[in-house]
Amino acid sequence: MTPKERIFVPIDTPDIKRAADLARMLSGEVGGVKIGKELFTAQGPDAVRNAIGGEPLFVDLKFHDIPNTVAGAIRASLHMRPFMVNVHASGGKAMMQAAAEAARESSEDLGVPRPLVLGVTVLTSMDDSDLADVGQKGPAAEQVKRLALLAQESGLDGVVCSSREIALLRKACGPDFTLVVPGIRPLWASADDQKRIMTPADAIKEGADYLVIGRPITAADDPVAAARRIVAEL
Ligand SMILES: O=C(O)c1cc(=O)[nH]c(=O)n1[C@@H]1O[C@H](COP(=O)(O)O)[C@@H](O)[C@H]1O
Repeated sequence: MTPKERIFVPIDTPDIKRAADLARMLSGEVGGVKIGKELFTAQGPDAVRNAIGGEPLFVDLKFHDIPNTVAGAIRASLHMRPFMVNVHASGGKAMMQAAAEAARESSEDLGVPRPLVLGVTVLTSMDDSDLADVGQKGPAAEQVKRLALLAQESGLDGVVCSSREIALLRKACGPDFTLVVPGIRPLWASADDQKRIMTPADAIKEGADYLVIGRPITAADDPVAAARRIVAEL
């Protein structure tokens, strides 16, 4: 993979024109784009796919529900032709198995490539004290490892984790388990609301497969220049 191909940029806006502009601007500069709850809820699947065009798409809707509902949602998401989709790993084994199976079966039925199905472990905006508040056993790295192993056992292709756990998960889950890492900040960018962060180059050195890099690119005066600067750093 080239450095460029490793970067997915989240298009976190409710505005379809802004989304289309960003996707067009960044086309060929990065590996793909990620659409999440904000744009999806505001505009729906057809508008999203039309705006994003042919870019590799990470459909980040972090499903978390009973297995039957999650399987249905995964099936429905395939109409957007995603390269990656995700569910919350804390939804448990039966839910993740249902998600993996739905992706496999439905992509065959539709004759489209099967997306990678990822489990979200512990959000990068949470630290040990946030975990304690919701009654989850920390430290965060241990909880991430527990959920990643469960995701792997359930047939998922990989997980979304923070940069702090990349080395730990590479060791625990092996070289073929896909690690997608948000909370990435070049030294010249602000941390914003992210707590467990690392630079792009360090995250790749640790063993990340894909980096999700948002505001350092999308909030820059010149998003293309910011993306190129990161690619050069990689
Ligand atoms: O699943 C994700 O993509 C995700 C998981 C996570 O633990 N933390 C996290 O920040 N994200 C997403 O990654 C993106 C990070 O954006 P920036 O903080 O602007 O780089 C946002 O779209 C988040 O929704």
